[in-house]
Amino acid sequence: MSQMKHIDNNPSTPGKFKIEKSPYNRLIRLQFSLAKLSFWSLVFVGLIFVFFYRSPSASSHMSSDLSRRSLRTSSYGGPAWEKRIKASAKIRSRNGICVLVTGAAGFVGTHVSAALTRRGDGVLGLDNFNDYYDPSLKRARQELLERSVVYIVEGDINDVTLLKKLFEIVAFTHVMHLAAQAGVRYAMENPSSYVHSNIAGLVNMLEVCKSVNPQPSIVWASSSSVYGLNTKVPFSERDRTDQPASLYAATKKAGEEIAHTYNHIYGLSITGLRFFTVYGPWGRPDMAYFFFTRDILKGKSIPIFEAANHGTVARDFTYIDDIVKGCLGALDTAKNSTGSGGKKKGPAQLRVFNLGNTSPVPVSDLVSILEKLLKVKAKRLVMKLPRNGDVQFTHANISSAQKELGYKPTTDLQMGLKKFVRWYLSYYGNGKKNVQ
Ligand SMILES: O=C(O)[C@H]1O[C@H](OP(=O)(O)OP(=O)(O)OC[C@H]2O[C@@H](n3ccc(=O)[nH]c3=O)[C@H](O)[C@@H]2O)[C@H](O)[C@@H](O)[C@@H]1O
Repeated sequence: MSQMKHIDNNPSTPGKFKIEKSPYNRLIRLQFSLAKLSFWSLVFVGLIFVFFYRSPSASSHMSSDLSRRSLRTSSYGGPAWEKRIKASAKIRSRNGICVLVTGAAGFVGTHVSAALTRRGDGVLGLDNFNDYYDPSLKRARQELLERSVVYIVEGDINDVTLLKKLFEIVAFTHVMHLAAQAGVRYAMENPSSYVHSNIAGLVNMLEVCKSVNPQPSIVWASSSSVYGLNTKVPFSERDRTDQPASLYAATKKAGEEIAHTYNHIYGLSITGLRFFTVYGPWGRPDMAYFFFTRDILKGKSIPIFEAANHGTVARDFTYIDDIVKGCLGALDTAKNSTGSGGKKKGPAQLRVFNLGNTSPVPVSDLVSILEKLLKVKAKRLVMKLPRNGDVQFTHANISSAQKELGYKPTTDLQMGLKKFVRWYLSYYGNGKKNVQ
């Protein structure tokens, strides 16, 4: 509007005005100029609107099609909002910790948040509720957490203004960073979403953590996929991780190197956890055990991968409750960061641990267990392992996590799937309800 007023009063091309002879021509030229200016003003306003609408925040200039998948732009602020945050983050036990859990509406995030709040720790969630998989499942997890007074702020880890604001409201002692673009095969479809969340998002989060005072200790989710084409089994933390087989794995490996940098320069205490194919109730519908269950119940065929020469494809499937214990063990043994206000004062802790079950199971055996539990015969479609990022097997050496975190997995695949199937049937019914 003010721009329009300015244009009305002061023609932008006064020189041209002077040489006009006829008042009629002058009027036509004036109208034409005004129309042109109005048009470009509209285009400008439109562009600004599109930019703000697509960005996670006005301050974050990340342009990526990831924000397209975030269902709402984050809305936050105000005394009621801050009160809710403080209530959620309030420590309710002696020696409790105060944790910001990113990706709190995700599978692992929900379980970790619930476990922390159960023991009286202060927990605040952060999640962008993107639609990589059915967001209604994320909303149901959110409802579950809200019943235990855990509030999930709706926003993106790339929104630095929001992250800073959260640290202004609460002095988090720890960050459990689980927000990420997961999935090995989807990386070929939407590579930029992996860069956006697993690289840019991680860096933004670490930038904020290094500059606040006191700095929190950070525990974050890496992945078994960093072992890539490594053939030495079981995978030990000391084994090579420089041959990732997928972009997903490469971004997680990059995350581990980025963690090293922030630890080295700023004194941030950082622990990376390499999760091995985590499964269980409230799991991720993009994972094989989950959609196999859905498709077996629907009578649809399921693709079972095998390696060259009928080689077995196997995973060290790890039950969610065991993973949660590993996460809590990592938080509880994390030492304080040593820096303050962006300056390192001394060396800080930097760790990485395998969290697996340490007993790999062939995918065909997983299907047999599901068949028994569901009492339905699967339509098996055996096919060659596609060249899309999958590796043939994973197997964790967990001695380091056992020693340092007291990590000891206790649930085998049979028992864990039983619990998953029980949850699945209670949540979705026997397959008639539409599962996305
Ligand atoms: O351990 C990890 O770090 C990773 O575990 C899983 O990745 P993945 O093990 O590939 O899990 P699924 O996609 O559920 O696949 C499980 C097994 O089923 C096989 N599979 C998958 C899909 C399919 O259609 N058929 C099939 O046989 C895969 O080859 C794999 O051996 C997660 O999806 C990743 O986010 C996680 O980081």
